[in-house]
Amino acid sequence: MTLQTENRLSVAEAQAICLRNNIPFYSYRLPGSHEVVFGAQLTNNIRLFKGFEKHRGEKGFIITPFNPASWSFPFFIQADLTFTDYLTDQEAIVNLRNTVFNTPGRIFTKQDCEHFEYLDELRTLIATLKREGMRKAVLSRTITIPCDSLRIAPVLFEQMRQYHHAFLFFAAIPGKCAWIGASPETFLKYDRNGFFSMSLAGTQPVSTAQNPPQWGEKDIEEQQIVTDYIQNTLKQFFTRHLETEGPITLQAGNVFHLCTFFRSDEQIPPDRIDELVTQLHPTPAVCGIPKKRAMQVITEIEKQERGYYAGYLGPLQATGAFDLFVNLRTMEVFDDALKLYVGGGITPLSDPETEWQETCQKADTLLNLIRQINYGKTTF
Ligand SMILES: C=C(O[C@H]1C=CC=C(C(=O)O)[C@@H]1O)C(=O)O
Repeated sequence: MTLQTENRLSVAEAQAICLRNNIPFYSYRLPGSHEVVFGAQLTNNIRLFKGFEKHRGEKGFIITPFNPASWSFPFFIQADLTFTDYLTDQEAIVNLRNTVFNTPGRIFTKQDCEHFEYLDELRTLIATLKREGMRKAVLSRTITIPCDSLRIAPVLFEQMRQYHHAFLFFAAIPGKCAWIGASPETFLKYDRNGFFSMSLAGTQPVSTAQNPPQWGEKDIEEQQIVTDYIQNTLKQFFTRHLETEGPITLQAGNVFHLCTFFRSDEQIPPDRIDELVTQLHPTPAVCGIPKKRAMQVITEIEKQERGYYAGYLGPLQATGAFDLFVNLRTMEVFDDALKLYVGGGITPLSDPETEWQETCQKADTLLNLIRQINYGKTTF
C-alpha cells in the first residue's frame, strides 16, 4: 500500500477497500482510453435501474441481466465518490476507509459443464434449431475457479489494461452481484454526437488464422443475422441518418471476430432511448432469432442461470451520455471463487466439437491471466 508515503489511493486499493468493507463500487476503462474511472456508492441502499428517463441527471453505473424477466434485477450504482486513476482528496480517502457495511457474502454453486455434457447440449440445440427452422441461438457454459478471488480480482483488473480495445470493468453490489471482465462488444453508446452500436459475431483463433483472416459461411451468416437485427431495430428510431460500416475483422484477446459498426447523429428523447434499449437487448450476438423463442430454448438447455452474463453494463453520466457494453469475456466474483461465463453462436451449420473448442479459446484470454497471477496455486 502506498497511501502513507504518497497520500494517494490507486483504483486497485480502492477496489480492495470496497470488497473488504462491502461498499457498492464500479471501475472501468473505456476502449482506447488510458484512464481508469472509479466510483463508489457510500450508502447501503441498493438501487434498481429504472430506465434512462427515470435516472435523468444522475451519474453512476448500470448493470442489467441477460433476461429482463429473470430474478436478477437491473441495478444502478450511484457515484457518491468518483476519481480517475488516483484519489488524492485526503478526506475522501478517510471517508472511504471508514465506510463499512454489513452484508452477507454470496456463496457459489458449481454448474460447470464437462466436455461431454456441453456436446450433448449443443446437439440438443442444433436439433431444435433444425426442427423449428430457427437460424441462430447462443449457448454458453461456466468455468468455476475456486481461488482467493478478492485478492486476485484487483490484480486481474490491472493486468487486463493490456487489452486496449476492450471495455474493462469491475463492478460489485455486495450481496447482489459482482462482475469483472474485458468486453469487446459495445451494446449502445450515446453522447452529444449521437449513437453508436456494433454487430459482433463469428470467431476464429488468432493462432491459426490466415493473414488476412478468412471467414467461412457459418461465421459470415452468424454475424449477418446480428447485423440485420441491429440495423432493423435502429432504423425504427433513426429515420434521418444511419451509417453502417463493415464487416471488418476485429481482434479480442486471442480470437478474431467479424464486426459491423452503426452510427447516427440523430437525437431522440429519453423515453425513446428506453424503448430502443428494450428492443435492442438482447441482440442475436448473445441470444438468437427469433428472440423470444431463442431465450426460452437457451433457458431450457443451459445448465446455469446466466444472471448478468450477456446483459449490458456501463457508466451513465449526468449529461445523459452513456457507454453500454455487453457483459462478455466476463467472470462473476464470489468471496472464494471466480466463475467465468463463455458462449458462442450456434446455427444449424454448427459442429459441436468446433463450438466447444471456440468456448475454450475465448475463455483462455482470462484464464491465462489468472494462471499468471496465481502461479503455482491454480490447477485448471
Ligand atoms: C457469446 C459470446 O460471444 C459472442 C460475441 C462475439 C462472438 C460470438 C461468436 O462467435 O459466437 C458470440 O456471439 C461470449 O464470448 O460468451
